[in-house]
This record gives sequence, C-alpha cells and structure tokens, in this order.
Amino acid sequence: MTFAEIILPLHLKGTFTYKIPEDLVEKSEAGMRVLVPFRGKKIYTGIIFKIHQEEPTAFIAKEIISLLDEVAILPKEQLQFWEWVSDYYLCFLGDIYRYSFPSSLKLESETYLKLKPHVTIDFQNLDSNEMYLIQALEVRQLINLTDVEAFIPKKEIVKTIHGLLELQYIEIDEKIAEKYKIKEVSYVKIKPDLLKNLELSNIINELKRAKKQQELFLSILEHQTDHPEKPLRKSTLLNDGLFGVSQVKSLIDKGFVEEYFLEKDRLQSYEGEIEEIDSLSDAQNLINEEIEEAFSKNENVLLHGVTSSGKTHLYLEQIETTINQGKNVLFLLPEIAITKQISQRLEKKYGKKLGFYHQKLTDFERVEVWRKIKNNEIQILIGTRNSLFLPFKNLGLIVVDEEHDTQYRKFENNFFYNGKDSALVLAKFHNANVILGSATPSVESYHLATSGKLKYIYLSERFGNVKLPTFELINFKEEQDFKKVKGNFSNFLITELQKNADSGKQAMILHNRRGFSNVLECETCGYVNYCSNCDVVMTYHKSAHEMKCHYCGQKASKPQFCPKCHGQKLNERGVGVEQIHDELKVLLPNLEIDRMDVDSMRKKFAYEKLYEKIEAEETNIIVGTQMISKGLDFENVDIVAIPKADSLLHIQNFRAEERAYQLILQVAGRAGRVSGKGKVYIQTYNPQHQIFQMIQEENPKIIYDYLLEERKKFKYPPFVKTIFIELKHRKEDKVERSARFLGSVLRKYIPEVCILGPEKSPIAKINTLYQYQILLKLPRSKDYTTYKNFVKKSLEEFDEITSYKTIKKEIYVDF
Ligand SMILES: Nc1ncnc2c1ncn2[C@@H]1O[C@H](COP(=O)(O)OP(=O)(O)OP(=O)(O)O)[C@@H](O)[C@H]1O
Ligand SMILES: [Zn+2]
Repeated sequence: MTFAEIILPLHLKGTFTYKIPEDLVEKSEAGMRVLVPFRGKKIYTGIIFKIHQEEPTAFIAKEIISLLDEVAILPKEQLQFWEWVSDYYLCFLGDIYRYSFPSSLKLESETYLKLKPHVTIDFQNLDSNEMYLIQALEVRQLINLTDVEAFIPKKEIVKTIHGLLELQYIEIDEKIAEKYKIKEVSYVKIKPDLLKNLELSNIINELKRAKKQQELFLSILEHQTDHPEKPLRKSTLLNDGLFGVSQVKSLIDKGFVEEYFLEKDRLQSYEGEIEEIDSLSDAQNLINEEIEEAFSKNENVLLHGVTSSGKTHLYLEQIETTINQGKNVLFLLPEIAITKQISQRLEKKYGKKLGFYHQKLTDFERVEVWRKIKNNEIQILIGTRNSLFLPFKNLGLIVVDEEHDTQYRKFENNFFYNGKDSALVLAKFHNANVILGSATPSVESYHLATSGKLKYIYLSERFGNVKLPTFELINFKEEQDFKKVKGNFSNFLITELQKNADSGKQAMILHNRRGFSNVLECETCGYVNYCSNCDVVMTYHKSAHEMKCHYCGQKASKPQFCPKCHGQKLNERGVGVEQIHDELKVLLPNLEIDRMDVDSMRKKFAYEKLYEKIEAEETNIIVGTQMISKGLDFENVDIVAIPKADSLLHIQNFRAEERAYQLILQVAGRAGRVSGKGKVYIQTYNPQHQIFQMIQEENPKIIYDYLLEERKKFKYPPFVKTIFIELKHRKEDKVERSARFLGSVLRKYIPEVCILGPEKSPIAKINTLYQYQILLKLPRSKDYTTYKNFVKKSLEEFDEITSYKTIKKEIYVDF
C-alpha cells in the first residue's frame, strides 16, 4: 500500500497521512494537489509532501479523494524550502501553505462535482443523501461543496461524495474548480479575405454615403499597413473621440471588419520601446568583476555600496548575465512602494519578461503570476519577500536589495521569517547566486561577510565620483541656552533651509514619529488617554482630528476636556512628524512644504503624486518619517536635516543604535546626489554620542566594529542565536501561569544562562491580549541544533496541556 504525507492549509503541526488509492499511485507525485477529507466534516485541498509505504500504526489512514494536478504544482526546490522554513523557524507547514498559495489554488469548498457522462444510475441502491446529490446534479450539472452543504448534513458530505465517486457515478471537475479566468481584450482588423481579393476599393465606394464609417475603415486599414505586426485595440480607435461604438459595430455587421480577442495580462506590462541600459563606470566595472569572480567560486555577495553609488546598475548587469544564460531572476525589495524606481528602469529593458508579486495584488493577479512563473514566462520577478514561495524553475540569481530593512524580518500570518536569510537558503536549493545589497548592511550580514561566509564587496564612491554629503552636528542645548531656537528648530537651521530654497534647492526633514504629539495629558490631574485594547497611550493626529493607537489601529475622537477630572487644559507632549511639519510651515511661510508618512500617503496615488511633485521641483521641503529614507533618487535635494535626532536612539532594543545609524545614513544619502554638495544637519542634545560621532567618518568599518563589539559584550546576535517566544491571552493570570510553565520546561533542558524570562512584555497588552515573553540566547555552533531540538521538545510538552491550547504563541527565531 502506498501512503502520502499531506500538507493541509491549517494552523496545525506537521503533515497528515493518507492512503493513495491504487489507481492514483502511478500518477501521484510530491508537490501535487489532492482533495482529502479531514476530521469527517470537511474537504481540503492538500499538497503531497512525501510518498511512502509505511502504514500508520495508530490509526487507519483515510483515502485521498482525487488528484488535482497532472504535474506537480510545487517544484521540489520549493518543497525543500518549505521544509527548511518550517524546521528552522519552528512554524507549521500548513501556515506556510496558507501564506504562500493564492486562495483560488486552494479550492476547498469551491471544488465542483459533476455527473460522469453516460452513466446509468441504479437508484435502488442509493441512500437518501446520495439520491439528493444525484438529483441535484441532474438539474444543475455542476455543484460545489458549499452548495452541497445546503441539502446534505455537513458531516455526511464526504461519505456521500466518497460513495458516489466509488460507484463511478460522479467525478470532480477540476477545470471549472479553478476560479481564475484570463481577461480578454478586444481588437479589430479588416477581414483578411477582403485584403486578398482587392475588394477594398469597392468597399470604400460602398461606404461613400456613410462618411464616418468610411473614415473609420480607412483608418483601420492605414494602421494595418503601417504596423502589420501590431494588433489594433478597439479601445484605441474609440479613445480619441473621432469614432463611436456604433460605427465600429456597423462595419462589423456589414462584414468588413472583424472583432477578435486576445488574452490580456491583468498585470500591466510595458508596451513601449525597449531601451538599452547604461554602461558601467570604471569604478562600477571593477566591482562587477569582483562580483563575477565571487560567483565563479560559488560565493554569494554582500554588496556594500554607499548611497548613490549605482547599485541598481550593478544588479542590472548581473540580471542581464543571468538571463543570457537562460536562467531566471528574483529581485526582492523590502516593500512595494519603492518598486517604482527599479521597475521603471527594468521595464525599459525587459518589458514583458518582467513580473511583480506582493501582498497587495488581488487573488486573480497572484494566480496569473503563479501560472507565468510555472510556464517559465517571467524571467525577472520583482517582489516582496513572499515571492520567495513562488514555484520558480531555473532560478539563477536572487538580489536582495536594501537587505538591512526591517520589512524583511517580521511576523505575519502565524509565522516569523527573515526574507534575507531565507533567500540564501532558497538559492542553495536552486544552485543560484545571491547578491545582498545595501548602503548600510545589517550587522549580521556584515559579520557574515567579514568572516568569509559571504564575499564582501565595498563600493566607496558615488556614481560620477560625486562627493558624499557632509555632516554637521548642532548642539541644541547650547542653542537653547543662548535663546537661538524657535520650537524644535535652531535659528541656524531655519536660515540654512531658507538659503537652500532661495538657491532653488530642495530639502528633506526626517522625524520618525507618526502623528502630531505622542500624548495628550491633562494639566490638572495628569490623565492620559490609553487605548482600550492595548497598554499603550494613544497618539494625537491633529490633521485627522483623532486619537490613534499605533498598535491595534483603534481610533477615537480627540477629547475636549479631561474625561476624569473635567479639566479644560490638555497638554500635548512628545513631538510627532505632523507637528514638525506645522512648525516649519509657520517658520518658513513662503515655502512649499509637504509631508510624507503612512498617514498622509494612505489615499490612493498620494505617494505617486507627491513623488512627481518632488521630481518636478514643485516643493521646497519634504518632512517625513523613515519613508523618506528609502530608495528615493532625486537630483535636486541638497539638505537633509534631523531636528530631533536623539529620539532615534530612545528605543529599548539591542538594534536601536544600528537602526539609528542606518536611518541617518540612508536619509543622508538622499542629499547632493548630483551636486555633490549634500549637507546633513543633526540637531541633538548629545553631540558626543558615539553614533553621531562615528557617522561623520567615511569609513564604515569604524561603526561596524563598534556595533559588533557591543553585540559581543552584551551577548546578542551574531554572537549568539536568539529565539524569542511571546505568549498571549485575554486573561493575564492565565498567560502568566502558562509562561512560567513554559519557562520551567525549558529550564529542564537548557542551561539557566541561556534563558531570560518569562516576564511581562514591555507593552503588557496589545489588541486585548496580555503578553509574556521569554528570550533564549543559545550558543552558535553544533550545540545550537541540540538546543533547538530541546526548544521543540519543550514546546511540544507545552502543547500537551489542554488548558493552554487557547494561549497564542508567537515564535521568533533569530529575533
Ligand atoms: N553606470 C551608470 N550610468 C548612468 N547612470 C548611472 C550609472 N550608475 C548609476 N547611475 C545613476 O546614479 C544614480 C544613483 O544610482 P542608484 O540609485 O542605483 O544608487 P544606489 O546605490 O542604489 O543608491 P541608494 O542606496 O542611495 O538607493 C541614479 O540616478 C543612477 O541612474
Ligand atoms: Zn490599541
């Protein structure tokens, strides 16, 4: 007997064993989708993970109902990758499946049944449910599982379908089951036989009395003669308003013109001219040779290139090489908003061979990308980290741009993974090369590179040998003492911003806090407004006239007076980006000043509009959160200022300094990209801080050595491996008890020094759930695997306690 381990789209551990029916054994293969019954009542689309001959001993395996694919939908590299992700990040295969498959490929209740053609049904031997289903199918031809639930009790559905499938009365309709249909676009052309038979002049004559139709006919003819290779869209004809639908219809009715349909890619692809890419500069050429040398030795690359050094051009070069070798490319970006620049460049060169993939696509669009990737129609896929789970074939190169970005490492859909590290593993399964690129690599990647596990390649000059920006620290304490400030700005900075604008230059101001003020506080009783779901004070957003919780998204209107003591005066404490923006507008009233943050960019096309406004130099100053630090390449920005730089360091996290450094350097990198006169002003109470001091050096080694030294001293990655576990529940005492229990189980296996906690999380409650945390700091080397197995074992023991089943667990490996 043959069995299969099936991955089900459920938040459950491991795979599930099913028997493969004799007639399907030959056809079955790992990576195919199957339909299986689960827990009596439900039917799911699962994926064959493994096929084997070991009959389960503890239970009788149910049978697979049917196979949904003729060839595996998941290539073996993806199955290997899923297995690795699940094992390394301690997450469920079912969650990976749910996360990575577009929902219409998972069918489940959308699966359709139909009668087998030409069967004679012996109604005598059917039970009532079977009878109902057959009768329904005689009337409706196709029925999906959800419909069946209307007339058959849920838990009997599977049995009924099973019975009828066995009797060979019904079958599963796989084609219809897939909801996805390709969108078609209508085109027009002159009837081909008319062209051959020289009837054209007759027709033109015939149309003499219908001038418009004649004109239309001629214009179609003209298009066809001028561009014989280019189909003419019906909508193009109608677009300029010269002709109407009725004229087109008349020509079709008269049989002169015919309408036909072509599949349109839902994803807009570029239809314009194809352009060559620029050649590399001398400095870039040297780097490119280094990259090639590394690849020839099967080494992956960390490309550390200062801002505006032209990393994109180096990626393009390698993309080109890879494609010329007949292989495909995955280009990862931290978020979709910043694909605009890279895609513009790639579109010019690669047009339709380009695909996009990210969380914002509709399910239809996601399926389309799946299909194209499977058919090898996309050569370059640009996407966010979830693209790693697409069914790639023949992958030759993965680029991870802005590899330091925190968007690559987050918890989403029940599991945490780092897209950058996962890219390295996926590439291994495909034998593909990897470039990690950044102007400010993560400390971990830098360490990997300098300890020889990645090839470290440093590009120290900007393209065109443009000078890097210079830094100037403004001692805000001193300025205040001498009364040379207005609000959050020194008089000096205000003057510099005005002068900059007067000379036709633009500036960017970074303040990485959303909202207007962090807190509204009652002057009389000290009351502050807490979110009712979270243990967090709500942020005041002045422009939206509301209070928002940045953790759960809850909104409330701004209180007019203190709800506790009815005091009239509510003070605003803590400065948000809105306030900086408002202040500047008052300080520099003659300038155009815009704001860029998630709150102001929420409206559709808001980002595109502001982007174009900046590009057209219609704005003088852009005030923004970290959003302005990412990938923007504007020619005319000379000044970057950080008025409250200390706030970047006031974060309780071992990565705080690293992040402050990256953010400052990234935003600084927007300055003087063409002029070479970039100037960065940092206002601080603490000009002596190491980070502010070291950032001024053009030698990154100084700062990385310092950051690594700190990590070593306080035992943080990359010197130890971390696993962070957060437990959550509505009841605080319950989550506390469960956390203590997990702590004690872990302590059975793992030395005390490696375990921190359990303790209440710094934010005690988010989204109505109380949270407790445990941090494990495990040694690197062989022991890590041993310890990790102990962690797995502890989690299993925890899961055996029935009353803890409702505790939500979040596990972050390499936190
Ligand atoms: N070889 C080249 N030929 C022509 N233009 C180039 C070349 N290399 C870079 N450039 C131009 O230099 C500018 C900076 O390049 P790019 O944006 O790729 O830098 P980057 O290294 O990605 O910087 P950042 O990390 O700041 O985003 C761009 O406007 C780009 O078009
Ligand atoms: Zn909240």
